[in-house]
Amino acid sequence: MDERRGVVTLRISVIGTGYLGATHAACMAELGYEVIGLDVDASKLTALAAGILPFHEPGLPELLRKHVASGRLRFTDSYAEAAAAADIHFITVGTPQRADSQSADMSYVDGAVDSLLEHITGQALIVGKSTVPVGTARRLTERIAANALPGSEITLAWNPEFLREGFAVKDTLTPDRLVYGLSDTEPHGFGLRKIREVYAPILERGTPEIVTDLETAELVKVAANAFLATKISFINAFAEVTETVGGDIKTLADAIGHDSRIGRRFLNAGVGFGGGCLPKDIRALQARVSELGLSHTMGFLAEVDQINLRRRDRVVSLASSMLGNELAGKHICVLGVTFKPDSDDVRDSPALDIAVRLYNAGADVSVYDPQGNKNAAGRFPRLHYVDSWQEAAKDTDIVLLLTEWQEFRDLDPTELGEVVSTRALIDGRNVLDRQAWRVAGWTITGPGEYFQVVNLAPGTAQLPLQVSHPA
Ligand SMILES: NC(=O)C1=CN([C@@H]2O[C@H](COP(=O)(O)OP(=O)(O)OC[C@H]3O[C@@H](n4cnc5c(N)ncnc54)[C@H](O)[C@@H]3O)[C@@H](O)[C@H]2O)C=CC1
Ligand SMILES: O=C(O)[C@H]1O[C@H](OP(=O)(O)OP(=O)(O)OC[C@H]2O[C@@H](n3ccc(=O)[nH]c3=O)[C@H](O)[C@@H]2O)[C@H](O)[C@@H](O)[C@@H]1O
Repeated sequence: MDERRGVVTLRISVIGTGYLGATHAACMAELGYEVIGLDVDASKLTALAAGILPFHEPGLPELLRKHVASGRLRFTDSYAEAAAAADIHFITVGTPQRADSQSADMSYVDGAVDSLLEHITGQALIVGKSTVPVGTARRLTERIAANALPGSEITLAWNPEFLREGFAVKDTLTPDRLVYGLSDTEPHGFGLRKIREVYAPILERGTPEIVTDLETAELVKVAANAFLATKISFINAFAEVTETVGGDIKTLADAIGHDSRIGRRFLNAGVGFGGGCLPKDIRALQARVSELGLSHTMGFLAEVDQINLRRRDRVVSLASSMLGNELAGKHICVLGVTFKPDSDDVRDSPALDIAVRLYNAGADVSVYDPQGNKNAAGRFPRLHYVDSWQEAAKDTDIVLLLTEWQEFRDLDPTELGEVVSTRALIDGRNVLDRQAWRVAGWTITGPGEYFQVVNLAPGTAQLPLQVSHPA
């Protein structure tokens, strides 16, 4: 019995214990349930079972340790064990972009469901949380009907997840809303009853609940990410304009953001969005509508993607022009390689992409990230990864701040100036006070800023640079 709520403790499995699944499993244990996490990655399971989180997420290590120690949270690689230990199974496996197209690779979701079906013998609820193309849940419902073991009774629900890395625990335990799609939305239907039991402690706090059909639930998720991506590319498109005509992109964002219909959040111009979700989700959505003969509906997302990728080009060409149109042989300091602060995730990271492009152009690139060095080195070992900003910046010709970790926001221009060979900096996230850095002798620019290197003969120019503004 769960003494807190006086009901039988729910028994939950979480299939796929990556960023989303490990968070969800630990948070379900925090809500008081018996949780078993399952993965196919043995090293991940060994770490998790020992209470060690194999990635960086603030607040999650404490929760993991607490519930592994209490015995409420355990891990396995056995579908037989997960099926026996739980009757609510959350699917949180990856849906990455396929190597050969823009579509989502659905093999992990399909594989997880197939494996569960081999072992579920009684009544059970499978809850999809992975981000999937619309129509997936309907397809899986048919697959379940065809392949479930005789005597079993399986319901499928879709419950998209909206958590942000860096805030994963908070977003899971106090979400803005809960959305679930079911094929049968009867209040007394097994699926809705069970999922409401799971989320009861969150619903009791007044969290908005949206109960809908399977297709809407799938679409809500990709619509939310497409909207966020569009908002970022919208401001970055204006950054391209102010980069040419002058103007202040932050003031523009503040001014339009005061309109509550627009809102200021997600209007930070910079090196663009990355990560394991926004880029692949807008591409998968385009691929899906195209399959449905509706490619015209989401055509604008191709532009959103292009604007986003141009931000990376902009930083590379800016660095090149600041270095006298020559990258080969230059010493470049890159601060930040993760796709955002407070995460060690480097999937589709603009920062890592820029660092690699500079390296490929012949520059000597030193990289420091408070949490991301290991993952970045795993993907691209040839950059020079170091353990502090002092080491990364030593004797460099230019500094690129590409991920806005607090440590970099707090940098002192004089201290950094003593380490570098030239005081030139691209603030890719627009977080440093321009005036303070210029007073300390830095040439500094960033997204949305009109910046022109003047008095330079191509190929021969040396820093320091001068900034001219349009008349
Ligand atoms: N990372 C995030 O912040 C969020 C992710 N999502 C969605 O959640 C899904 C998972 O994303 P992440 O956790 O970031 O991916 P991830 O790559 O970190 O984790 C996926 C996990 O699934 C495991 N896996 C693969 N096949 C399996 C199988 N057959 N059985 C059991 N485990 C298996 C992998 O070993 C891996 O540990 C994606 O659809 C993503 O779009 C949604 C909201 C937030
Ligand atoms: O589906 C997902 O996985 C998740 O994707 C995003 O979350 P996340 O990828 O963790 O990160 P965000 O905070 O959304 O940032 C995404 C990217 O946009 C960039 N960004 C964000 C905001 C902004 O104003 N400007 C900007 O360039 C960030 O630097 C980062 O690279 C969504 O915000 C989550 O709601 C969603 O659940």
